[in-house]
Amino acid sequence: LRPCDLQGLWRNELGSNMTLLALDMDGTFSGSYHTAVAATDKQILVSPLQGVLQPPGTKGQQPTFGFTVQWQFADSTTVFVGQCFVDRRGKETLETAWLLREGVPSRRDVWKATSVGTNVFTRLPNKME
Ligand SMILES: O=C1C=CC(=NNc2ccccc2C(=O)O)C=C1
Repeated sequence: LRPCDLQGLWRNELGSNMTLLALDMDGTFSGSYHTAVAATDKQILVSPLQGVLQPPGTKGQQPTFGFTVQWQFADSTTVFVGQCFVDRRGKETLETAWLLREGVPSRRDVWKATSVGTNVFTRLPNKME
């Protein structure tokens, strides 16, 4: 199975950048997310994320992962689930689906609290290389 290393700098099709740090022994990881799109009058801050990656499976496929972004500029949270894929040229992509939960003032507004979508992340060459 071609290895897919989550660690490093990734960008999604919105232009948001995400840095994933080294995995801990138990598959947990952390990182930071710099959004390119969140509509907010406040200056965009980098937001922390925490995630978990499954251990290698027995079916010769890439393991699944999930992570949560704690947006620092809004009362909202995004959770991503996904899997990494490596093409025959070795190009890695993170195919993800996400749920964005925005805080609402009352249960009457919960119907509009959750958005869903997909994002594909591709690796940005890191400066060290
Ligand atoms: O309060 C908010 C409002 C919009 C946001 N959009 N960013 C996203 C939401 C889902 C998936 C990716 C992103 C992104 O910024 O890349 C984030 C926080």
